[in-house]
Amino acid sequence: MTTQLGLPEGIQACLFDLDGVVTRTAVVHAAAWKATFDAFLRERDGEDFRPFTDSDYDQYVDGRPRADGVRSFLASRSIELPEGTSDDPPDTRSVNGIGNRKNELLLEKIRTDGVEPYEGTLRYIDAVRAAGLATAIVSSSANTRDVLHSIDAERLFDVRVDGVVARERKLPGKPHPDTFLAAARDLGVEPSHAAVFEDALAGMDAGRSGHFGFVVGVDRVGQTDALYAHGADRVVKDLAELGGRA
Ligand SMILES: O=P(O)(O)OC[C@H]1O[C@@H](O)[C@H](O)[C@@H](O)[C@@H]1O
Repeated sequence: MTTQLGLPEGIQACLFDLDGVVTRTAVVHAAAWKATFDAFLRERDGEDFRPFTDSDYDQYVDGRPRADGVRSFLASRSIELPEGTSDDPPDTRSVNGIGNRKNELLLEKIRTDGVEPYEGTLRYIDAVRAAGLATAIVSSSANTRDVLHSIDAERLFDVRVDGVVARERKLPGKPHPDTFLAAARDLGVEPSHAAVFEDALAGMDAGRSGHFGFVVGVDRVGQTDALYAHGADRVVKDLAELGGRA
């Protein structure tokens, strides 16, 4: 049985990823990562370096906390760097240095171009709230508050579990389910009564291993099959496809 929101009966809460689900910022992250890793690899290996690809981004970086993304991509190329510290300057050859460089590029781009929401998602969230369901934003990004603030969308979520909260509460990030589970707990809803909305493969893995009631894969870049393979119950290109007119 499916409700007007396109969800199974009994779902009481909706847990939304941010980048690529609520805002058009997934591509901004991906571009900042590519520029950062390509510069690092070029400096290390010379002009015939093997560039960072879209598939590297999807497999190793998308959806994960910043430092985990750096570690996981470097490991895929058998590169190990010291951790460094969170205040490493952006040109430091360390996990934190690379993460800081990427964050500088990301913020520069966001400052110049601004943040655009997906209107289909905003309308869907309005419908979800009008139907009396609870909402949470669950993102690995430590920039979540600023990004939401820039589109005046903080008020749409009852609970926020982002990169900053995860660090404070020592929650392992996606692909582990802990951040989604914490959001459901904060809302007082069992995971089996919560739906997850994600565009990243790491987010699908989190949805599956957390045994959530429903997992919606949001395909913005043509990876429908991979989203299903990683545990989506349904894949849509835009949340408007689920229905839910407010
Ligand atoms: O670097 P931030 O803003 O803390 O974001 C961490 C991660 O957040 C995720 O939402 C993005 O998919 C990743 O690309 C990003 O690396």
